[in-house]
Amino acid sequence: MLDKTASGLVHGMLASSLKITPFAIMSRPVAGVRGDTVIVTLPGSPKGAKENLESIIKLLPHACIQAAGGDSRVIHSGGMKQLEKEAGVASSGGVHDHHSHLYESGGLASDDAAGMTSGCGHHHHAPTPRTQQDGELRSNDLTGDVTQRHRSSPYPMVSVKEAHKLVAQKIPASEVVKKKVDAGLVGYILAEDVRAKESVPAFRASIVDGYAVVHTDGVGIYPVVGVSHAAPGEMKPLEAGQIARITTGAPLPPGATAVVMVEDTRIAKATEDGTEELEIEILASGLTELENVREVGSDMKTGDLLLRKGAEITAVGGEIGLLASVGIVEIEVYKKPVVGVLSTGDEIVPHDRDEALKVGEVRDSNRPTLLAAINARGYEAVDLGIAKDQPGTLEDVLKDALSKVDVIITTGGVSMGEKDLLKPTIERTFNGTIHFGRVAMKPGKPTTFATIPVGANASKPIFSLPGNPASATVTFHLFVLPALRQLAGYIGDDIHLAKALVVVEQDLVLDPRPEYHRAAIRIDKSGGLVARSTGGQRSSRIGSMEAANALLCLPGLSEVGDKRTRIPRGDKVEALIIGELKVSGF
Ligand SMILES: Nc1nc2c(c(=O)[nH]1)N[C@H]1C(S)=C(S)[C@@H](COP(=O)(O)OP(=O)(O)OC[C@H]3O[C@@H](n4cnc5c(N)ncnc54)[C@H](O)[C@@H]3O)O[C@H]1N2
Ligand code: MOO
Ligand SMILES: [Mg+2]
Repeated sequence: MLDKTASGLVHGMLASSLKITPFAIMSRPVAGVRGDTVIVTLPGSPKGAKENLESIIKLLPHACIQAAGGDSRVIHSGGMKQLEKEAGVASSGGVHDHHSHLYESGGLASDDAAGMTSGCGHHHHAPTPRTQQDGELRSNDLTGDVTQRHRSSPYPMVSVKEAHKLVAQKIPASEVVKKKVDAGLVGYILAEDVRAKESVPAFRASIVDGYAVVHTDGVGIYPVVGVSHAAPGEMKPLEAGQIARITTGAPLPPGATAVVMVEDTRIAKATEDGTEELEIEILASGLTELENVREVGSDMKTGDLLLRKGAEITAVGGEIGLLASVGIVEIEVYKKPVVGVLSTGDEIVPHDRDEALKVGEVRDSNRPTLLAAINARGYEAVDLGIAKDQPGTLEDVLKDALSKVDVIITTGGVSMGEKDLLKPTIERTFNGTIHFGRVAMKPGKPTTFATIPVGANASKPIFSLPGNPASATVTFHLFVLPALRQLAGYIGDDIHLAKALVVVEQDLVLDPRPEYHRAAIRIDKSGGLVARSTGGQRSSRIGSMEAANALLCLPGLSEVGDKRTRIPRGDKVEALIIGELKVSGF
């Protein structure tokens, strides 16, 4: 733990103990500095503890100031002499100067040593508490031997809500890119306001098939002087007392002010061969100006706001259609993250390996599952393969991944086993910051989220999900997907899974931890939502995800008190929707 050892303090303690008992030779005190905190270990016996502490207590203020970055000249100046005298050590002499105010104003009374040992808290260099943000490492040492590993997790258990908050806070800002307007635009979020470049329609167009007229002409027989088909071309002007045949969407001849539907007309005179109309009787009376006409720009005018920054280009297609209709060929959107997926574990073999499994081998189900889920949500997924449980291997694979992808997902190796190397690798090899390493949920307790620095002021997120297949899949949907959506420019609640109240069809037994119970929900005859559990919910059982389109949010036993141990059938619970909704009895 120590940044620097303080062997002088150790010698001091040993020397004083040796004066009392020769057995002190066997004691092994440790002293040193971590950050700006002086740490001293004392023997377990109360007598020994007291003797050791007495031997160094007067020097601790000195040690604390030095640890906190104090000026050594100050330390050895006037105020120190008194301490030296009390401690029974010779003054180091020589350097005395005017900096002694640090001492005088610092409140470093010699009887305040107890305060000193807890962090040198009250002088100019007030130490800040060492938090994870300061880069404190909590993981096991990568080279450490198994006997030295943590026996309780050093990662505080955070709630799902806190975990979501941390992810939202620590995800890097979204990048803006230019994209072509085409089918590949689905799922992007606009990074700019978009205005119409052209008017729609760009010309006066007919809404029906019929005859272009001057609306004041009224009922009667009129000569057909022209034809306007929905095709580009020059048009002869129309005068009062004339009509022109026109099709839906075709431009009105100049001078025409309305269109009469073909159903409201009768043929009055045809050519002799009977192939062409000469005169038509208009039966419709009381025509209004621009009846059955789409005026220029009546759907959309040049300069109108088409789509706002933040708008989603949906799979329904409306936004792409809108952009295409006014001739916008390229827009600024937020870059979608590229996501790498890595399985870890010496036991994991490719799922499609032909050979029968040897004892201990496990087929990799997490990688194909997550690659599929990422692709289906519209993000590019990069297969990072399987890494062995060796620090070097993991380091190489992750280094390569950091150069290729925006987000890394790993599965396995995040719990308490001696081969669970993800956390120490992130912290120690990559100088990453683990924002959370345990979440109060089932499945997915060891879910880990970290950021790894990549160059100045930039970092990349890494989600190290539990190896258990149901845990990995649930935590992907619950935490990784919102992070991907945030990176892709979604904001606020839009990053999260949609939520609905559903009626449970069977009794559900509560777990001590809040549970994300996999279920198939559907819309029943009455239009309400009903949920059926997918069965056994053990974290290893990927079958619990089969046909699941929702995660039922069940409270942990600790939250509901000991009265309720189950949710009875017929009760409503919240469900997070992860798949398509089905109907029954449509
Ligand atoms: N002493 C404790 N042990 C465990 C705790 C705990 O708190 N204290 N937590 C348990 C929980 S909860 C979970 S979840 C698991 C998570 O384990 P890891 O993330 O460390 O994952 P592994 O140990 O590597 O593997 C667990 C399990 O999953 C299988 N696995 C791993 N990767 C894959 C894959 N790609 N495809 C299919 N199956 C995979 C692996 O073979 C193991 O059976 O830890 C508990 N332990
Ligand atoms: O949290 Mo673990 O995912 O129960 O098995
Ligand atoms: Mg493990």
